[in-house]
Amino acid sequence: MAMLRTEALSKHYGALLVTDAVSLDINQGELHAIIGPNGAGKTTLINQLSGELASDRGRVWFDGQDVTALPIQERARRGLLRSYQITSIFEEFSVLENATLSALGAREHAMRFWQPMLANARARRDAEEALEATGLVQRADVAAGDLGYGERRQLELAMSLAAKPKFLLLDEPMAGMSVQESAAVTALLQRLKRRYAILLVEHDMDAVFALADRISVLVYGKVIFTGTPEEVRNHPEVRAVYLGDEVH
Ligand SMILES: Nc1ncnc2c1ncn2[C@@H]1O[C@H](COP(=O)(O)OP(=O)(O)OP(=O)(O)O)[C@@H](O)[C@H]1O
Repeated sequence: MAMLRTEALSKHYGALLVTDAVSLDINQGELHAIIGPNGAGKTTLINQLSGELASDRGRVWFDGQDVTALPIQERARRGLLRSYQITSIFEEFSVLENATLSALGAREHAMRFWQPMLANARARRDAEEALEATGLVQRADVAAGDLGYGERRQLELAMSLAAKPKFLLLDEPMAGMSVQESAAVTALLQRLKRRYAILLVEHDMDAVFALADRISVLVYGKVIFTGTPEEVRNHPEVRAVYLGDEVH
C-alpha cells in the first residue's frame, strides 16, 4: 500500500490553476522526486501535502488515513514532515541542543503530563541518532549560529529526523549550496533512503537522477509522466518540455 497517496489534488490562485488534478502514489522507503520548470507548481504541491496550504479539490492519504482535512501540526505529528518546517533554530544553542529541542517538540503531545525525564532522555537519544545520520556528530557542541550555510541546512534535516518522521518532504535541499555541499547532501540522502519515504523537489538534476527511485514531471501543474530515472530520461515529451539536452 502507498505510504502517501494523492487523488486529483488541485489548487488555484484566482484564475491560475497551479496544481491540476495531481495523483501520486509514493511507497514506503521510496525516494520520489518531482521535477518541472520554474512555476510548475512544485512548492505549491509540497505545501498541499504538508498541510500548509488547503487544497481546492482532491484528497491526501497518509499511512492509510485520509489527512485531507488535517492541519500541518497534526500531519507532522503523524510523521508527514516538511524539512524546513522547523524554522526555530536557536542560534546560541548548540547543534545537539537544537536537535534535542526538536525531538522534545515532537513528543510534547504525548509526554507533556507524565514522565518528563524519560521524554528528555529519549529526545536526547533521538537527537544524537539524527546527528549521526546527518554527519553532524563532530559539530554537536558548536553553536548553531556559528554553522556555515551548508551545515545549517544539514541541521534542519537533523532536526527533522530527530522528530522521528515517517515521510520527509524536501523542498530544494541543495538550493544555494556549493558543489561540495550538494554532493555531501546527495550522499546523506543516499544513506537516509529506504529508512524514510522521501518526496524531493530539486533543481539539481545530477542529484535527482542519482537519488530517485521514481520521478514525476510536473508541467503547468499537471503530472505529465511518472517513471524511473531511465524512463524519464528517454521520454520524448519530457525531453522536449523540460530536460532538453541537460541530461544524458
Ligand atoms: N500565494 C500565491 N498567490 C498567487 N500566485 C502564487 C502564489 N504562490 C505561488 N503562485 C504562483 O503559482 C505558480 C507555481 O508556483 P510554485 O512556487 O508552486 O512553483 P515551483 O514549481 O515551485 O517553482 P520554482 O521551481 O520556481 O520554485 C507560479 O506561477 C506562482 O507565481
